[in-house]
Amino acid sequence: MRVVVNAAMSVDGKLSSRERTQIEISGPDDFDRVDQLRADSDAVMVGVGTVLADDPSLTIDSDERKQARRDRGDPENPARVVADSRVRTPPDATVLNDAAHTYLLVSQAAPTDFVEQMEEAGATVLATGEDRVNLTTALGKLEGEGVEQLMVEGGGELIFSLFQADLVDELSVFVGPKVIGGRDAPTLADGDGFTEAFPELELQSVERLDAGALLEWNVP
Ligand SMILES: NC(=O)C1=CN([C@@H]2O[C@H](COP(=O)(O)OP(=O)(O)OC[C@H]3O[C@@H](n4cnc5c(N)ncnc54)[C@H](O)[C@@H]3O)[C@@H](O)[C@H]2O)C=CC1
Ligand SMILES: Nc1nc(O)c(N)c(N[C@@H]2O[C@H](COP(=O)(O)O)[C@@H](O)[C@H]2O)n1
Repeated sequence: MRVVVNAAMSVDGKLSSRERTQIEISGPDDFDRVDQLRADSDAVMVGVGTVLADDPSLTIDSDERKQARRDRGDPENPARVVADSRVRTPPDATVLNDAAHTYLLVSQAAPTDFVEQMEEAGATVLATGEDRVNLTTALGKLEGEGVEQLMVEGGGELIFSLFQADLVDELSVFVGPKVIGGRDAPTLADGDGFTEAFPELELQSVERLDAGALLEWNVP
């Protein structure tokens, strides 16, 4: 499986403000690039923190891209994946609508009634890990479901864990022209952070885009 992380951050590395509401960091050209990346992926993943903060749809905007997927025999939208150890996804979350299939990655500690509620909403629930989703095992299960390219949109907790588990193959970051600041604002990689053995990335490209820059990195 190829794991491609994509995010938009401010000049000072924040994904959002301390209020954790969705902030428009990308411009139209970057949003269009993200739409293409979704269309090129079998599934799009976020952490439940992003579901709770943004209630994203994670679907494709462009009708042409949806048609191109149908033409090649794929569903019009990629599947959606939420890392949600204890099932905090609200039953009325947009990621549970019928625009795409949804996988909920939970841990063994997930309450059974909440799991059943998600299954009733149409989601496929995959349990790994005791208290927290074991991302290596969970992504292996997704691969078994046919996910060859997984796009990850955030947030910072999930992105850190994926780097920690050495699961990231590529990272694209749009750096937008805002300073957000705030010690409690989410950054590209939160979690506990590294103190040694910092992942070293290879810069693949730098491009001016909208009023910012797109940086693409490979993770060897
Ligand atoms: N600018 C951008 O491109 C994006 C910004 N965001 C922003 O990021 C913020 C949300 O990010 P976070 O709070 O960091 O939440 P997150 O979206 O990274 O979700 C973290 C949650 O995922 C669950 N999880 C399950 N297994 C996990 C594991 N093994 N490792 C880590 N998490 C695991 C846990 O419940 C954890 O609390 C929001 O403010 C949102 O607006 C989110 C996506 C993209
Ligand atoms: N690429 C990008 N640029 C920004 O400026 C953003 N604020 C975000 N946010 C993330 O995009 C997702 C929203 O998805 P839908 O449009 O609802 O499908 C969600 O993951 C946001 O956190 N991304």
